[in-house]
Amino acid sequence: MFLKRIEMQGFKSFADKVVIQFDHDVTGIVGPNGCGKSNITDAIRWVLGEQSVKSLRGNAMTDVIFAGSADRRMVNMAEVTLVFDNSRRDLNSELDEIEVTRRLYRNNGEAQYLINRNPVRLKDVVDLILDSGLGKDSLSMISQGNISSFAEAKPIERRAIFEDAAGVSKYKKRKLESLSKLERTKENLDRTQDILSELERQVSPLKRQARKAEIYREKKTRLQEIEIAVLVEEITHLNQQIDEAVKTLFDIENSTTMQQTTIQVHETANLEAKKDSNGLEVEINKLQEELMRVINEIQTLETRKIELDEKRKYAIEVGTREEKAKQMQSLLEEARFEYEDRQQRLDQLQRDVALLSQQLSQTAMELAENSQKNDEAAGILRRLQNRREVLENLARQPFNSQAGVKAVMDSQAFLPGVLGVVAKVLEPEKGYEEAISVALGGAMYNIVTTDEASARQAISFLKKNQSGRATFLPIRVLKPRWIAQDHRIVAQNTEGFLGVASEFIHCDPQFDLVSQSLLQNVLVCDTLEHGNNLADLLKFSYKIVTLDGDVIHRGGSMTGGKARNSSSLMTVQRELEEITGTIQSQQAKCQLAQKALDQSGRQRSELERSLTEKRIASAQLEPVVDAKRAKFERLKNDYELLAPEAVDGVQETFADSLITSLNQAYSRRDEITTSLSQKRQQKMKLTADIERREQQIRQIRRELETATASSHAIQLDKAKIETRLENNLARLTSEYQLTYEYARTKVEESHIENAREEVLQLRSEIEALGNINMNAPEEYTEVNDRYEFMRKQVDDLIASRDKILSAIDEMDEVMVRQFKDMFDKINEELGDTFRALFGGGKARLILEDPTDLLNTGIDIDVQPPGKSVQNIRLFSGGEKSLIAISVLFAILKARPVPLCIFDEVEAALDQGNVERFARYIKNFSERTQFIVVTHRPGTMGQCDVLYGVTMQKQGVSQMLKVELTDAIEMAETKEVQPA
Ligand SMILES: Nc1ncnc2c1ncn2[C@@H]1O[C@H](COP(=O)(O)OP(=O)(O)OP(=O)(O)O)[C@@H](O)[C@H]1O
Repeated sequence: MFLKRIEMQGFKSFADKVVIQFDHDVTGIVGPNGCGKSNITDAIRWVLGEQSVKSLRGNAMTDVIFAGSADRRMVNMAEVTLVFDNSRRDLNSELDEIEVTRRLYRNNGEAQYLINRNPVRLKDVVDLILDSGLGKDSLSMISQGNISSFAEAKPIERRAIFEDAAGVSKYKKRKLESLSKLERTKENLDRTQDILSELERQVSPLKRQARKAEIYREKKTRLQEIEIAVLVEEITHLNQQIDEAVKTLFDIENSTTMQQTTIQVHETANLEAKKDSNGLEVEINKLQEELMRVINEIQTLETRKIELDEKRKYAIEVGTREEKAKQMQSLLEEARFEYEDRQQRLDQLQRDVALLSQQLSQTAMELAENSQKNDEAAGILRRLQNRREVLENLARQPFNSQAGVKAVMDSQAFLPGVLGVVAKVLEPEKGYEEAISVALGGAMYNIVTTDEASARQAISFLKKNQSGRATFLPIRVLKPRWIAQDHRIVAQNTEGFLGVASEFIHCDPQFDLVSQSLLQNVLVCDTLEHGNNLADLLKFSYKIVTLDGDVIHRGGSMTGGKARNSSSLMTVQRELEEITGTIQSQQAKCQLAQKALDQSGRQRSELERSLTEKRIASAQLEPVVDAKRAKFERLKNDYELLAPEAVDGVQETFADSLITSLNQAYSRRDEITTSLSQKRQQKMKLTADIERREQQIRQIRRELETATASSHAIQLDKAKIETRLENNLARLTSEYQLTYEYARTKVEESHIENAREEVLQLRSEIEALGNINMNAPEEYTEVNDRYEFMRKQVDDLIASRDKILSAIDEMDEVMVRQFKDMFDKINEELGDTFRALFGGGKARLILEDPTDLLNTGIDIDVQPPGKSVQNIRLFSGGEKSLIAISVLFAILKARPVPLCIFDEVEAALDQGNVERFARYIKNFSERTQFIVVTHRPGTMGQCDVLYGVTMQKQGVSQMLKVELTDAIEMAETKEVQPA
């Protein structure tokens, strides 16, 4: 037997455990109405996976659990087990015996399925019976309701039973699954495609933006690289320009100063010259007046002399020898007088020349001496000025000797928390500069910061730029130091103690701690000796410094002495003040020396002039002396010839002083003329000098104006260059954290050549890029990854959709083929079964739409014997049942099933037809096991065994084997007795 056994407990009316054993081909189940017969078929369907509450005739699934009766309590669980013989492999399993169990609990609604007592899923049970002919739409379970509805059903509603017979249910199920999978796939595909197209809309603009951002980054990076080079090159160039401007300005200033001095000198000289010229003018006027007077005097004297000479001539010509001799003598005396007079004057002039020459050489010596003194004074002044320049440089750029300190302080603006250098934030009192300098020692160059973080930042800046080292004093961690109170008292009572170093400091209150930590334990003394004394008293516990800058260290070692021109940051200001004073006094000395030099210069010129004057006069006089001597000699000869005896002995006397006066007048005239001509020459020279100088002054003034204008222009340029330099330096530091010095070492010369052009090019390219979304590359990658992922998903979904579609097509093909085969087979069988049941006539199945085998409905065309073809609905109830039964048997013939359960299918048939029906069953029982619920004795008569269902206890069904007679009775009465 295919179905070997049913075990029921708690299922519907079967409250107690009931086991029905099936040992025969045709088992009849009989019993009065409502005893629970149909509950058995319900139980079988329930185990086989029935999910329709309605077809189980309930409202909820738990309605299948025994609900209790008047004298029985309801139960919590329904359990039914079917035991199959699967040796013919009707079920989809390789096992020979299969036990299928279904349980349901009322309290929690839990359902359990078991195959061979192993828990399984509902699906496993469904798969087990798939296409075995036991499906819910198969012939295996037919009720009276099915039979009557089959005939009346719409063609399409009949389709299910044929499909089941054709074994396409599994394909249909799979197709349904595939279709729902397809539906899900399509939904997924639609959704994914929506997302994909949304992403697609985002991807391409993002791709463009990302590319733009990448180009921007590349260009920006390149720009930065070359911008550093360009900045460095520009800074170098600007520095050079500034140096050149400074040099040019210096040159202009120097030459301006020189030119102004020249103007002053010229103006002073002109003033002097004008004064001299005026003096000469007065002298010339006087001399001219005197000359006129002398000339008048000469004229008067000459007139008188002519008169005298006439008288003498007359006396010589007509006079006696004595008279002649007397006149001759007078002439001789005159000539001698003139000769001697000129000789004396010549002698005098020659003496003057000798004297002046001597004076001149003296003055020349003085001049050389003064010139040397002047040079020396100027040399000292120059040295002082050089020193002042050094000091000024030191004051202007105090950290040039400390590269690290300089680098940090130059970039102070970009290093937050860097407050200053100790030497700059602590200001020593006047006179204590040396002492504080040595007291601080190296700490003078320490850099004060607010805290350690600022110091760290500055140190990393130095490292990055390899700009040197520096020591930092974070104020936050500084601690004040002290002199012990008793030591202070000792010090205060010691000669030469001036105080504690920190007392001689002025500073902003924020730096008090710097002073207290560095200087509050250093003592200051006036001299080294006093310092030694104090150190002794204090047992060498403190550093002691002197005003001179000597140090007694803790422990007693001493440092002192003085280097030439060595200045510390603290003393530089004082030295500057001192040197400025010294320079002023040296300048006064220089002026004095210059004055002396000028004086001796003027003196020399004066002497030279006088000497020349005397030499000229002497040269002019020499021929006069010769002429006078010759005249005297000639007259003397003439006189000797006339009165040789009287020559020597003649003692001549002057009748009047005419000749003397005349000589004197001529001499005076000559003097005046010489002097006049000299003075005129002098005056002319002075005038020419003045004119020349004034011309020079005008020229210099014009040059000065040009120089001032160009100096202003250069200064303006310089200011602009300095601003650009500052901007470039600031950009280098703030943008790239680089010092110029370090950046310069990193830049290669060769890069700079086209860099400037490239910078302009890059800038304009960057400008042209417009707005940049800097997050675009990341956004693009993210969106693109999603896009690619989604595209793959879409591809996968399309592939799986196509696969499902082709699987559906294949299934459709199989279903069409199998359906058509089965349909034809059943149609073939139907003629026989119809004729057998109706005793003649014809019946035929008709496809409603043969072109659509997958969906077509099935009509039945019947012609019972002696009747014309009619619409099936027009037949009687019994005829309809018989038609349905003949189709049913045709199907069974075409496609035998292992088990068939008929629940009062023959109820509407008349006695004769019931018997035909029953015989037919019997005919089939070799291939099919029948369980027939029936009230009809005709059917009962054909059953191999009969079970009666009773409800002896109210509401609880029981089973018992009965004989045919009892069965018939049971069908007609209410109670049956056990066989
Ligand atoms: N859950 C349940 N608990 C108890 N009894 C139930 C339950 N469900 C159904 N019944 C009972 O089962 C009986 C119906 O059984 P069934 O329909 O099998 O009768 P039948 O023998 O087929 O009758 P008929 O010959 O009229 O078709 C009813 O008396 C009903 O009260």
